[in-house]
Amino acid sequence: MSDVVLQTHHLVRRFGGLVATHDVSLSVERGARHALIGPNGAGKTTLINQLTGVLAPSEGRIELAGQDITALPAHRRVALGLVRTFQINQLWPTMTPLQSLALAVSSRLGASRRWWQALGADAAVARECEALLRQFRLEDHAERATAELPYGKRRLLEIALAVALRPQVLLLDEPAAGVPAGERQDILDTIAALPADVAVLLIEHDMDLVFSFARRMTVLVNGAVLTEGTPEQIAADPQVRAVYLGESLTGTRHEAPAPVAATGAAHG
Ligand SMILES: Nc1ncnc2c1ncn2[C@@H]1O[C@H](COP(=O)(O)OP(=O)(O)OP(=O)(O)O)[C@@H](O)[C@H]1O
Repeated sequence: MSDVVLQTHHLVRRFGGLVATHDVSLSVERGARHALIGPNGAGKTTLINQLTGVLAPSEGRIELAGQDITALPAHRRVALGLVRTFQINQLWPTMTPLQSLALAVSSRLGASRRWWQALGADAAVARECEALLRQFRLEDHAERATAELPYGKRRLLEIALAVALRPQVLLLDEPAAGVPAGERQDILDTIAALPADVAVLLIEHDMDLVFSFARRMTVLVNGAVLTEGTPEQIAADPQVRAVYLGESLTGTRHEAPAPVAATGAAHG
């Protein structure tokens, strides 16, 4: 059986005359720690939106564990195990982390209609929630309203909710962005301890985090794959260094060169 769990084939996405994704063929292996990097406007978000089903590709195909998911709606992809971390604005502000996790675990188990009763009644759900709260360092905040949690804890809850869905592939979108220095270590530690069998695709500007986490990296520039390799290969690649304006690959945001213009009839 192939070790590739997520694959794109010649993916193209146009916005009018702009090619935001340009013939991207990407393979993510089972259990991967794979980072997707690139300067601002490189097309990372557009690519992730196509993977999750928020945006339809203009051309190309996406496969999850060998199944063509290109035309599947977002919720079907989640059910098949392709899960993006929740965004803070998707968290229920008045619910506690325990309640949110119970809902996620119960819905995965197909008990969403009785989720609250299930939390008290179903020992397996309760045990799993406790484990997730521990894993994501949320035990001391389990019963507080999410809106009252420190920012870093809300970001941890985003990841915990995604992990509660038992993904095959977890898309981690800038997990440390905006997190104050004092709360950052929690994020780094929990990301480092994610389940080994889950493939993680990390989109991140923070190069210290990228290089401490990734075993494989893909560099996007102007919507296209510039290069792919191990962190050592990427760090030593003169093309990558040129894209990052010759600076050391550590955390600096850079402006992208002008995007590629579409050659064919524009649609988007
Ligand atoms: N809905 C849209 N309509 C038109 N153009 C878009 C749309 N979404 C993205 N773009 C353009 O596509 C290109 C890629 O943008 P995208 O947000 O995917 O890049 P990114 O790598 O995620 O950037 P950043 O790191 O700054 O978030 C940019 O030129 C952007 O302006």
